[in-house]
Parts: sequence; C-alpha cells; structure tokens
Amino acid sequence: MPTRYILIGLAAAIALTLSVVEYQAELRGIRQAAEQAVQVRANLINRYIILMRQNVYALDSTIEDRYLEARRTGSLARELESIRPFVDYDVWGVSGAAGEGGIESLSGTLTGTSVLARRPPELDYELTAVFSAESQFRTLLEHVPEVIWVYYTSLSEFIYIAPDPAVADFRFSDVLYTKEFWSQAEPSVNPEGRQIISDLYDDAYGQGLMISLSSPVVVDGRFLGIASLDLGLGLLRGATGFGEALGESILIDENNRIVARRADFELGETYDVDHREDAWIIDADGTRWRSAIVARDELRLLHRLPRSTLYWNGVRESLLVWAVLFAMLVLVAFSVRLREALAKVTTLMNRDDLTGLLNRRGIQEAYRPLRELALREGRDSALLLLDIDHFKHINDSHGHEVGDQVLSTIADRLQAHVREYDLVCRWGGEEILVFLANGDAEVYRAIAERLRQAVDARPMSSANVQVSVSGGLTLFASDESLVKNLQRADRLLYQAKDSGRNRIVSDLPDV
Ligand SMILES: Nc1nc2c(ncn2[C@@H]2O[C@H](COP(=O)(O)OP(=O)(O)OP(=O)(O)O)[C@@H](O)[C@H]2O)c(=O)[nH]1
Repeated sequence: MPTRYILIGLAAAIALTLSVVEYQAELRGIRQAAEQAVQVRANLINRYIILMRQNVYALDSTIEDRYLEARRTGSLARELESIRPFVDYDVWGVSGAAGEGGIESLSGTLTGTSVLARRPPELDYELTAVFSAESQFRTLLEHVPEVIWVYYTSLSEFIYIAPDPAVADFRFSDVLYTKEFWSQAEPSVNPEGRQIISDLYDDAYGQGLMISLSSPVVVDGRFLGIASLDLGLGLLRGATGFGEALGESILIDENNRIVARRADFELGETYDVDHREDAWIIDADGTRWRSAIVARDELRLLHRLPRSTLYWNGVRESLLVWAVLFAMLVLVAFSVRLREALAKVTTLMNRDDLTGLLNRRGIQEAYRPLRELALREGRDSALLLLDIDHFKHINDSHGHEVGDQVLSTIADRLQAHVREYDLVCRWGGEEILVFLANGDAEVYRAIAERLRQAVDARPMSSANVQVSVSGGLTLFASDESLVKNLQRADRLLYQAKDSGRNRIVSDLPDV
C-alpha cells in the first residue's frame, strides 16, 4: 500500500479516535452538569423546607407556651370578649376582616361551633394562646412571600386562619377533620408528633396549587390542635430550574406524585422511576434519570435527561473540535499529496527525459554524500567520462530517432552494469559521466572496462546499429571541484578517441 494511504489512514484513525474521545467528554460534561444541578436544586429546596418547618415549629411552640402562661396567670386575651355568633352561617367567632364587625388587632378570622359560646377555661387558654401568637401569623404573611395561609385548627371545633377570609367564603366545619393536613398530622396516625408535609392540592379559595406543613400542638401530653402553613409553589418551581443543566428537574412526593416542576402538570400526575441516589438510571426509552432526596424521605428531586437531548447536545458541543480535526485531516492529506508532487518535481528536475539518467543538476546533488563517505572511510572515488563513438554518423545515416534509441539503450546497459551505489549521469549530448565510489583503482578499471564491453557487446535499436564508447577514467581529487576533475577525465577521453576509440584510457595508478 502506498505510504500516502498509510499516512492519511493513520491521520484519519487519530482524528476519529479524538472525535470519539471529545464526544464522550462532552456527554460526560453534560451528565456532570446535570448531577451538580440536581444537588444544588435539592439543597436549595431542602433548606427552604427546613426554614418553613422552623416557622411552623415556632408557631406551634408559641401556642404551647402561651397556653401554659394563660393557664398559670389566668390572664386571657381581650379578643375573647368580641366573640359573637355569625347567625347566617351557624358559627361563632371574630374576624379581623372589615365588614364583619371585626377587630383590627387580628389578621385572621376565628370561626367555630357553638362550643365557643359556652367555653370551659381550657378553651379560653387555647384561644388566648392562639390570639397571643397573632404577631407570628402576621409576620409570616407579610414577610414570607410563599406563605398563602397560616392557621390553627383545634380539636375543640374551631379554626383561626389568616389572612382573614370572609365568613361567607370560609368557616369552620367538621369537614376540616377529614382534610389531609389534619388526617395525616393528628396523634392517632402521627404518635411522635412530627411535622407533616401534605400532598399537593388545589386551594378551595382559588389561590392555586399548594402544600401544607402541619405540626401538632400538644400541651402536657394533651393534643390540642394543629398549626399549619400553606405554601404556594413559586419558589419550589423556581428551584427546580435553578442553574444551568440540560433536561428538567421534577419534585415528587413519596407517592411519586409531582409537587413542582417548571413545565405545567396535572394534579396527581406521577413519575414512576426506580430512584437510586447518586446513580444514573436509564429507562426503556433511553431517558437518563438522576435523583436526590429532599426533606428527609418525604420529597425527592428527579432529574430527567432524554437521550436525544443528551446526544444532540453532545454533537453540538463537539462540532467545533470535529471541524478542527477534519480541517487537520484535510491538511495532512493535502501535505502528503504536496510532498509527493514535490518529490516528483525534484525527480523530474534531476533526471534526463530521454534516458532517465541523472542530469547535470542531479549528479551535482547526488555525488557529494558518496564522496563524503568515501573520504571518511579513506577510500578513493573515480570519474569515468564516456563518449559515444561516431555518434554523428549514426544520426546522419539512421536518423535522429535511431540516434535517440541508441542513446537510451546505452543508458540502460550502463545502468545494468554498474553497482547499486554508482551514479550514471548524462553529462552532455552524447557524453555520459559515471561517478564510482567504494572501490580502488583495480575495481574502477574493471567497472569501466565492463561498461565499455556492455555497450560494444551487441548491436542496438531496430536498425541493428553497432555502437561503441570511449572513456577517460581518473581518480577523483577531493580537493578539486567536479568540473576540474572532469577536465582531467576529458583529456583522457580524447586520448582514447585519438588512439582508435572503443577503449578506456585511465590515469589510475597500477595496484
Ligand atoms: N539523436 C541524438 N543525437 C544527439 C543528441 N545529442 C547530441 N547528439 C548528436 O551527437 C553528435 C555528436 O557528434 P560529434 O561531437 O561530432 O562526434 P561523434 O560523431 O560522436 O564522433 P566522435 O565523438 O569523434 O567519435 C552530434 O551530431 C549531435 O547532434 C541527442 O539527444 N539525440
């Protein structure tokens, strides 16, 4: 196989390998960015939930503390005096809402059954505790943008909820005890009294999708009620898209139901994926999944990276490197072709067209290294100048074309009878110069004679022409130029011509 194909093939193999390596690195980069984003987003959501849990816990503790204080001191909240019946709705209560005959000190609305009308002392302590936590209700509503509702629901059939809904729109009813915030948090299902994050639900009052954080209020081991916060999804939604990463993050609950994501979703929509933390999972569609735990085990952040998104972005990111590699490949192919063309041109410049022998320029370049070598090894080198005998006559009697054939045949015969490293050059019209190295006088004489005989051996060309050559053989004086050496060889050649032709005259010493 030509070197050209080997070189280009090698460059193509290297470019292909680098392309694959680059593509793999891009895919790895995309996956790593997604891994980092999942971690950062999960942390963000986690911190947010912790903060909100602390808020509920603070509310819960305040109500517990204030209850104990009211019981100890016997001092009751002034708001108790304002509790009155809302006759149209069959509840008792008091509201901070204008138009409800409300009192300004309240940010919420209290409603309950008739039990509020004939209150035992414990109920007064509980109501006092709730009213005393008013500043917390207010602070949460005013300073935590995600908080939609803050409320305390009592086992003694009342609810205090802020901000203050109109009694016509919302008031206490037994149905509240069937709601998730109650049914999941109350002691029979939650004996340790831990905080509960509800499932996602749609607010009855039209505030959109939300989740509740609920914490049971227990005083001296007695369960009184539940303090709750309703949180809108704005921040959770924002957190699922925080930072740069391909694919999308989806917050789900322990039943795999979606809690938040950037894109729209239906309430109750699920994502059933076999989660394994810190590992990529590939499903049957080739979609990659990564997950992180949020809020202990109650929520999880799933990251979904579709196969096409991964691969196409891998391709897009690799394109520039691929283009550079392709350009380099083209450059390699081009330079290989250029080197070949240059080598061809050099050969053409150094060779004679007719005979294929070295020309003057060619031998000037080629003989030097041979001479250097001969000098280093302490050997002589020699020049043999050959001239075709009566060549003019051949041209005249057989034509120039035959003359050319003769020249070419002589070149072939000489070339066939020299050693591999001897140089044969067409010096002029019918003059041929042979540079001999790596021998001694006897060897050179023998070669010269062999060459003369090779020409003389048999007729040549279609015209059957018998041709001979005469030659001058001289040792190469390395302190003199090629031309100077040639002048000596030329003189010897003339002597050969003068003394009858078809012979070699040399000035080489006898060995
Ligand atoms: N056909 C052909 N003839 C060439 C070429 N180059 C030189 N010649 C001829 O070679 C002849 C050389 O003739 P001369 O120098 O007079 O000498 P000669 O006839 O060879 O006689 P001697 O050298 O004295 O033996 C001329 O007629 C040139 O035209 C060539 O490339 N092709």
